Amino acid sequence: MSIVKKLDISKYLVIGPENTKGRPVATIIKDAVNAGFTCIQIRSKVASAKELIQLTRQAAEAIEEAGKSKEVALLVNDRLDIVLAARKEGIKVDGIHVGQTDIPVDVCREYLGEELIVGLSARADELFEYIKTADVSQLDYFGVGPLRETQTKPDCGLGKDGRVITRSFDDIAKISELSSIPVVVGGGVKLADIPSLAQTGADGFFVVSAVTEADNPKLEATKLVNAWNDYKSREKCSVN
Ligand SMILES: Cc1ncc(COP(=O)(O)OP(=O)(O)O)c(N)n1
Ligand SMILES: Cc1nc(C(=O)O)sc1CCOP(=O)(O)O
Ligand SMILES: [Mg+2]
Repeated sequence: MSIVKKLDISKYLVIGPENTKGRPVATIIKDAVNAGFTCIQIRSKVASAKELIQLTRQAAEAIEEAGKSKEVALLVNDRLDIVLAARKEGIKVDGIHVGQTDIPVDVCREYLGEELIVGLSARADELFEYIKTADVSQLDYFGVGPLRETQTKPDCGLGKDGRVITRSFDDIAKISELSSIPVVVGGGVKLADIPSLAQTGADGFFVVSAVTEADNPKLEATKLVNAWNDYKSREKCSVN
């Protein structure tokens, strides 16, 4: 089965060398995947193309070493050229995440085909209307945020007036209900937010600093995974 058919964005790590306090990106990815993270995105605004390909290779190897290549998707942020170059080199990369001002979704789909993953950040302004009316035919999921302002991406959620629009848990619940494709929520997400986020009906959470800046990334990743899974298994029990 292709990875897109069993895409799991419930516990999603976004990571680049600028986030790790000098520690190897691949080691933190391996820790996160062993802890139960289900999706990894390589995101760097400073790495060269060569460095990004190398990071993608190391990430794919880390996922392979954890024995999770068939279930944990590896995506690259922004850079269709890197996805294509990496795949040409035989690296197992599964798709791309783009934003509203990045390379268009239809171009990504044209080059990546039906079997790879294309994720898109939802618009910051008029979000509810956007989620209701956007063409999602070429998309696998929406990234939505931020829950809070964050130093990791100070320009996230900018509205037309230049101010950051944050999302309440109620907003996220509404978005999750309106969206016809899965929704993953991030931006300032910390361990204490996971139970409330899990209750919104969102399909998952994404984090950078909660894991990449932790003194012990594996321990923090495990706590985040357990918090999400605990809520979801209790929810399942109460339904049955
Ligand atoms: C899962 C996920 N959601 C949102 C984003 C943000 O993407 P974008 O708006 O393109 O901003 P940059 O990450 O490129 O700065 C994301 N990367 N991942
Ligand atoms: C990559 C990204 N996108 C966001 C959005 O709101 O679209 S927030 C963000 C960074 C999230 O980092 P942290 O977990 O350290 O707050
Ligand atoms: Mg982008």
